[in-house]
Amino acid sequence: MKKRVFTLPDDRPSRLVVLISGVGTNLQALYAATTNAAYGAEIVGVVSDRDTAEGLRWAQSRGIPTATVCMGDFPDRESWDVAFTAAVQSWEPDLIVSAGFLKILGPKFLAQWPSRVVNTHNSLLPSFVGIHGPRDALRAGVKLAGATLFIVDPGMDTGPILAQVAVPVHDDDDLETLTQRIKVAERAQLVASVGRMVQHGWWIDEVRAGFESD
Ligand SMILES: Nc1nc2c(c(=O)[nH]1)N[C@@H](CN(C=O)c1ccc(C(=O)N[C@@H](CCC(=O)O)C(=O)O)cc1)CN2
Ligand SMILES: NCC(=O)N[C@@H]1O[C@H](COP(=O)([O-])[O-])[C@@H](O)[C@H]1O
Repeated sequence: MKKRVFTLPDDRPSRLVVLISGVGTNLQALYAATTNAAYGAEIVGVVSDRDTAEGLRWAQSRGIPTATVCMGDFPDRESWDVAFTAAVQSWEPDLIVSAGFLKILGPKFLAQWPSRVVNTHNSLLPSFVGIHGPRDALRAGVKLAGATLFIVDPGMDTGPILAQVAVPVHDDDDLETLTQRIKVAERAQLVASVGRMVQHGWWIDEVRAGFESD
């Protein structure tokens, strides 16, 4: 695949939709960044796969529109994919940020926004895919853990990597201390990276991705 470059309109704030399943601290960090007009983006919607996601309540308290599309309300994954895509499309996003979203995004969704869906994951990929990144890092005894921002593809945590940040694993870490150290670094990386995507653009080739420079 030839290198492809993506840029967003610079005559208006870019429209971000954020996908969550839980607390939403990444969402909160992104929102804080968007309150500065120079960041160049606004969060136009937050979507979850479960109505128990605490981040939904937080978004509503800030006046951000929210939607929930539960997989269990649909007969199969394919029809959920169609409904989930329609819910996100209703906000006409320029870029979609999956941040602690715990469902595999389907082919319909990814075809609607090719190379415009990013996911933040709490491990240094390709190590420790799935939903237990910090736990699996501790079990493996690694000395460095971290977070990865990547362009979502049909696989699980296999898309081209945009950015990575490493944190040390301390000898006395438990799951909570390591998880929180990763999350602090992860939030900073997410905010900086989405800012670069919005302001300068990004590129993707066969296996790699990166930011356009200013
Ligand atoms: N097509 C893709 N979708 C998503 C990716 C991705 O790389 N490609 N990353 C994620 C998030 N993710 C970890 O980063 C992840 C999400 C979901 C699962 C998973 O096994 N989900 C189960 C349900 C689990 C649950 O509901 O608690 C499922 O989908 O049946 C693993 C990893 C965002 N989506
Ligand atoms: N593989 C999915 C996964 O484990 N994602 C992780 O869930 C956390 C969500 O935190 P938040 O809800 O506070 O933003 C984040 O650390 C994210 O990497």
